Amino acid sequence: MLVVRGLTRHFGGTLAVDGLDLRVPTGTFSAIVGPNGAGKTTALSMISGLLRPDAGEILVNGIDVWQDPARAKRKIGALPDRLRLFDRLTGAQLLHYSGTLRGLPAATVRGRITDLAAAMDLGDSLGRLVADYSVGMRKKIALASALIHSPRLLVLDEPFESVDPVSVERLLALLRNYVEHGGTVVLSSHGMDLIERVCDHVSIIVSGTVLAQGTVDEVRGDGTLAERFAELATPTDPAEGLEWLHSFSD
Ligand SMILES: Nc1ncnc2c1ncn2[C@@H]1O[C@H](COP(=O)(O)OP(=O)(O)OP(=O)(O)O)[C@@H](O)[C@H]1O
Repeated sequence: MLVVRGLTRHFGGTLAVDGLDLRVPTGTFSAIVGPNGAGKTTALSMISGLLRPDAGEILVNGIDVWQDPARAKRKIGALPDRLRLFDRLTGAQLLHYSGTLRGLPAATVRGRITDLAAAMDLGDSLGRLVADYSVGMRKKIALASALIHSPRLLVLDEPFESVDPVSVERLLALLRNYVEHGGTVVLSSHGMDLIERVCDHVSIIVSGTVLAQGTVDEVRGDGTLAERFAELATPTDPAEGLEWLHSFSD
């Protein structure tokens, strides 16, 4: 469903993504993990067609995202990291806008808004302005916007951040069901336990490149995913050089 080859992006002198290669098979649940600043958001933004790469190729279901963006984007539902939503709209208006922008008939959109609001437990808030939503509610309405056109590939940047645990389980059940019916999910998350529980594949990214990739079992080996991550991502003792912190200078 997703093939990424040699993906590269600089910001001035910072090399954020450095020749990244990924393969995500259809009908799988994949995670990208990595330390803060590893390049996950930058990579996912390029994959969703939101940020132009300096070099590299991204194919979604065989369509090049940057050569044929309109066709590729029909297949993609994206939840970007920094949620810039049209927040002077109500939740219902935002979902209506997302659905009609994707070319769905108004009657279809109305039905899907009701279904998605029930799934996300947002039913009572649909008439309120998105600007007044809590952080977790904004995540949920953005995820509903990403789902409304029933895309083949979901690209979700930290979808569970700030979402309450009961809602996380509901969203996971929804996404698992989507994958079981042929959908494909690529997400970034810092929740190692959650990834071990639900994902088929995982890629560990450090400094913009993939250091480990495969099924969750292949990547974690004999330990846990958190241990493997720490092994690849944390080079120094965090307490080193901070002895002054114990001097209590008052
Ligand atoms: N718009 C930008 N302008 C300048 N530098 C940027 C920009 N976006 C990202 N970067 C830099 O690119 C690198 C990768 O950032 P990115 O946001 O992709 O990391 P991340 O893996 O998503 O991190 P986190 O886990 O903290 O969300 C960082 O060094 C970051 O400072």
